[in-house]
Amino acid sequence: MTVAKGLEGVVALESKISSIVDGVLTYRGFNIDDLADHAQFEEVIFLLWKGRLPKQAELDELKRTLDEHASIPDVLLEQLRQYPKDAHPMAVLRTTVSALAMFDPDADKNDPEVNYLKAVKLTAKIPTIITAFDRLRKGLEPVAPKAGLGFAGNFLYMLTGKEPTEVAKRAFDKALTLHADHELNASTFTARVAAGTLADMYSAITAAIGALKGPLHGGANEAVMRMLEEIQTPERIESYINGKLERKEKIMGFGHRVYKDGDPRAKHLKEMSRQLGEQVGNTKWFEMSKQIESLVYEKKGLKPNVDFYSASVYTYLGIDKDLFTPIFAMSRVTGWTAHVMEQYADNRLIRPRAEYTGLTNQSYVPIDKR
Ligand SMILES: CC(=O)SCCNC(=O)CCNC(=O)[C@H](O)C(C)(C)COP(=O)(O)OP(=O)(O)OC[C@H]1O[C@@H](n2cnc3c(N)ncnc32)[C@H](O)[C@@H]1OP(=O)(O)O
Ligand SMILES: O=C([O-])CC(=O)C(=O)O
Repeated sequence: MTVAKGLEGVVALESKISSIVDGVLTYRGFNIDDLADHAQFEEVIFLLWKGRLPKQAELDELKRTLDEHASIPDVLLEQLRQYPKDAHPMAVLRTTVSALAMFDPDADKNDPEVNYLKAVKLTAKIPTIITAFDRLRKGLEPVAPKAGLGFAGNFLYMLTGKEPTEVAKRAFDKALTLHADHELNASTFTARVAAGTLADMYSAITAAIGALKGPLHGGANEAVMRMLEEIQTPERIESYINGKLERKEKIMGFGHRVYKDGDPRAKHLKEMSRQLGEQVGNTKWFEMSKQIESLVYEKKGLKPNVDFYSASVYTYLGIDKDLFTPIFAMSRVTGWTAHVMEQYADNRLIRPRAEYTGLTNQSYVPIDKR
């Protein structure tokens, strides 16, 4: 058997949801640049789930349904109050999404229409979970979801208690579009592996959240902000980056398994970081990021991925760094659920093989003789 470590280059399944060909990312055949510049996130959700752009009435209906399902059960809200205030929000999200299954009488019903409604419910409730926990850990009461603000606007509203500016809302909406799906990335693959056993959608999404948490995947956006804060000032960039590279440590937010000549999403986030930095009157994180980008390219030939500039974008939007990965999940859940539904529609158990490299011909030794 030949082993493809990390499954590099292995084509594991067919999908009609998103593709990466020659460095170009498309959702259902639409270039990500086009969607990022023109679409609302809810249109992208519809596109991922239904395979086409919505008409106005369909978009309005999706927004209405998302608003309708945004609340979480009181018992889960009470549980959020009990969790340690220093719990990682990704751990809280993973646990609460898992718990949601127990409050959905149809959790185990595997039917296309019911699964679509589960995708709506999961997408609608994740922002409420993230914002409620963030406020509770700060000693504030959760802000209930407000209908009519849109998905991005409602998140920012529940986080701060204030209706966001149009600029903040548009920037955040665009960031959500850029993170919504990405072919067979690790967390999506995880979701499909779970769905491939015909486990319910809540199980698949809980598993995906666990996979996204790692710093080699979605957790990198938080790690980028930690790095920027650790470096502190532009003068320290060179020695910090050189030190990391000499010790053969990874620079967070750089490199990619598929893109070898740059991630097409990064340029949008870079421009957003520049604009938001100017608007809030603090270009430091953007300027430092730009310098790190040049240096890492010069030293290692590596380009930034989606996580690199999203760190400064979210910071400029006033969001705490440990919420960055939950925000990634809040967008990516739309892609995960689209993939889970695609998996159910034409399922086969996902079960690769492993090349055994362990000991052989061992004989059992009684415990008192070992
Ligand atoms: C949303 C996302 O998930 S995007 C990715 C987010 N993750 C990160 O930003 C973490 C940092 N990046 C990485 O760890 C990697 O680039 C990954 C995990 C994204 C991809 O990993 P792989 O495809 O397995 O690439 P691999 O780790 O084999 O890297 C190939 C070479 O580039 C180097 N390299 C890759 N990324 C980096 C990096 N960020 N910093 C320094 N060197 C790097 C590796 O050390 C290796 O060098 P070598 O050949 O001299 O040993
Ligand atoms: O595709 C990957 O390996 C990681 C990634 O960029 C994503 O999930 O957005």
